[in-house]
Amino acid sequence: MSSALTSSQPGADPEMRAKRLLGRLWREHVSDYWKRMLLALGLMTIEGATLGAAAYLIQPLFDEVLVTGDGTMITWAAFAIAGILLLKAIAGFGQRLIIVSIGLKVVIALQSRLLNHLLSLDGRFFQDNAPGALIERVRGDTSALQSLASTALMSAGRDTISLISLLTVMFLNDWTWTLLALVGVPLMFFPVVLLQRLIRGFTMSAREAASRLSTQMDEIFHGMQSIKVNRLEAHQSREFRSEVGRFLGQQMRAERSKAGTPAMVDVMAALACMLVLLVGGAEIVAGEKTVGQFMSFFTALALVMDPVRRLSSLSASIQAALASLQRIYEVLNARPTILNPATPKPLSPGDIVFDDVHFAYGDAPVLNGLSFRAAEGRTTALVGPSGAGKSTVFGLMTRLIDPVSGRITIGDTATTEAELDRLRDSIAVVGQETALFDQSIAQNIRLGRLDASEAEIRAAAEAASVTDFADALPGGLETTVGPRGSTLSGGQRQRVAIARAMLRDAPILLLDEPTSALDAKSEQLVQEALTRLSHGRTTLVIAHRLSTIRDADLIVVMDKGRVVEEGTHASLMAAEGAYARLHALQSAGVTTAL
Ligand SMILES: Nc1ncnc2c1ncn2[C@@H]1O[C@H](COP(=O)(O)OP(=O)(O)OP(=O)(O)O)[C@@H](O)[C@H]1O
Repeated sequence: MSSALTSSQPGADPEMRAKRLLGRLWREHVSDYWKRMLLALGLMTIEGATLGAAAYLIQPLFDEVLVTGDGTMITWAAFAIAGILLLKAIAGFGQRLIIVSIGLKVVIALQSRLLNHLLSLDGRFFQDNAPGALIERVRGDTSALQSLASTALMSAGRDTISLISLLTVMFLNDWTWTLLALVGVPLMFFPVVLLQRLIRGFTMSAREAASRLSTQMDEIFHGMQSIKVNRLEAHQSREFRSEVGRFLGQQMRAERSKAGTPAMVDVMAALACMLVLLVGGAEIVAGEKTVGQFMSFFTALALVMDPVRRLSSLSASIQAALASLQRIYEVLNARPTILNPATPKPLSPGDIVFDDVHFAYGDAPVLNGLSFRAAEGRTTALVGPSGAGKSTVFGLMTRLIDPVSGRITIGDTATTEAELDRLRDSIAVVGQETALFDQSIAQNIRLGRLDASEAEIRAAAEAASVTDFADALPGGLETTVGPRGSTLSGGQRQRVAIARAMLRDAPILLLDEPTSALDAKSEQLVQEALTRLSHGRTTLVIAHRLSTIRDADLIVVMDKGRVVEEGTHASLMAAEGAYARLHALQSAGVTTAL
């Protein structure tokens, strides 16, 4: 996964990029909330200062109330301390609410931005990057950032103020005790720096393991039927456990490194308490200091450890968030390669011509000088063995991929010269995989043209024989089809896809074996719908079963990425070449390659 996503920005190192992104996010999202941030900062100041105030009040409480036995002051002291703690509670509640809500809004904005960016990327990107892994980047990595926002921002503001106020109380009480208490701080420096490096590395590995885990879950859920039919439950469960084990291992390493810093603070606290007790206790016994001074100092010392612990974990959270930021940056930095031309040419109807088209996936050539002409308003069938490059032709037509060399023209305009939106608007695709969403049948048809009226949807549904089955359903066209259309049969899903293409009403139609997975009855219904749909449109159809394209105006026989034969069914049969051989094999019930 991590190797699939590559950044196209040269030079900058990953940490710099992540920090730059953090700055950009701050400017674009957080800066909108600066008034609320200021309010939160004010509340953090109050919350942080209340701890110092409470510790400060301990000294008069002991020396002037408890030790002197002044009963009238007890009530005042109790109310004062309760009042301070109440103020702390209110300020803490307010600032937490503000920070968490800003964090959530920023994360949602970031998720939307990531999704918008992903939608702008090439089809190739999604072949190289598994859906589960991308979901992990959009959801998991942004959530990691939110935890930075809520813990780190709160900690940075409130705990810094607490630290300052409590250290002030300690210094005011006795600076020598304070220096004794802080003697362990420099000792922590190098271990903490080392831990930061480890945390970043381990968190990055844990995020990558989480991506693989999501990919595996995605594949399991999508392949559930096949897993069950092939009784692969135990195997999948074992595979999942071992992937979870790897994730757990990485996450535990990251968590252990994170837990290291607060533990070091506790060791430092133990050292501080021991030294202060040894020195301070002796001074009280000698009568040089009051019990109130000691208690106030000790309270401040005990209270200061919490903010120190949290602040010391802060850099760990930042390191963890930087790992996620780096991964988010990689997505945002991926650039589409299929772009609009600088000066688009208008697209007019006409023949589709492939002229000496070459295409390769990496170093593997797929099309090797493919040339053919599909006449306007006619049906052209592409046949050939598996891997001949038939589906690649469709990818090139819709510019999901671009040729390495050669030209594909519609009328007088090359596909690469036309505006991308215009090109795709002029093409409707019905493939083997019908992309249905968990919405109603009508909503799924509407995806063909979002502004279509109810009547137009109904007309498309009728023309594609969708109403044949939909009218018998309790909700009619408003019936929900389930995830990926799972409550419909294969033939029904195909008909919904055809209705969508009808509504689209595009002049060019690409049909990729739409009847391949259907039984005879469904095939007949779908075939009739397709005939209605392709009427008058420039249609390219991929078919393995030659019976479905017998009436095509032109049959192009492909092999190894080039045309080996073309003509009508009758002329190709008469030529007794590759097509005739394939036909003979299919008539004999053999469906192997040419
Ligand atoms: N995303 C991809 N990455 C790398 N190679 C690919 C990719 N998609 C297809 N190919 C390769 O390109 C070649 C042509 O594939 P294509 O899908 O166009 O063939 P086809 O004629 O449509 O095959 P079929 O009839 O089996 O659907 C095949 O060798 C295939 O392995």
